[in-house]
Amino acid sequence: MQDIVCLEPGTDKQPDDKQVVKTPLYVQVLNFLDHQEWQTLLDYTLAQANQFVCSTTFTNQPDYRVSQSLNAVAEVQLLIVDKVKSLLPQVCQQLDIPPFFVTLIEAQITAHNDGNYYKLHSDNGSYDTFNREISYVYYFYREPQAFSGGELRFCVDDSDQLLEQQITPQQNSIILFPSRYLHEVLPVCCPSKMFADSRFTFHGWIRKSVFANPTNW
Ligand SMILES: O=C(O)CCC(=O)C(=O)O
Ligand SMILES: [Fe+2]
Repeated sequence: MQDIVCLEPGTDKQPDDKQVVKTPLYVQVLNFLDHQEWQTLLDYTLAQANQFVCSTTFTNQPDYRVSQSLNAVAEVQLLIVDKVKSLLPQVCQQLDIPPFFVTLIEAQITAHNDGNYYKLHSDNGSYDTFNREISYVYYFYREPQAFSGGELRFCVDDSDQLLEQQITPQQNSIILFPSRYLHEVLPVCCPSKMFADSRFTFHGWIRKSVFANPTNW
């Protein structure tokens, strides 16, 4: 039987009001977008409500992932992806990931509404996803917050112990973590069931080249 260790994050105040939270499992940046960028992303997401489709998984296991996703996010992609790129050196250093050549940064927007969840999975466990190295999840939602639950829960096997940690989705924050780590989204409670009240994420995966190992940041 493995020990379960619940990790307490430490924090680092930055000169601006960004705060970087450090744990062995993930990097979290609070106040990630400025207000105008956050508003642009929220407005875009709400305007695209009719374009969201049922989320899928590569294994197509029924009921494993219940939420709605938008795959065409090009119009707002730069808001997040450029900032994610600039975080990579720090993230790799903190998470002990050797620098790598980035081939692709995937992105999608997902809405978790009432009863939605994503069971325990890693983000690189199939032959189509094996070169995903780092996952990122940016959290945003309409104010006042009209959902509860939906914590991101890690359960990571670290040789002789299980590391467990739960993260509350926090307005305008981003989490980055190794794609191989097992994690899940706990069920969301959203009494109004309105799309606009969903737990929204702009999230994706940073893929590494399997042919070369230089850094291109
Ligand atoms: O929404 C989250 O907190 C995580 C989402 C996730 O794990 C995924 O889409 O692979
Ligand atoms: Fe995931």
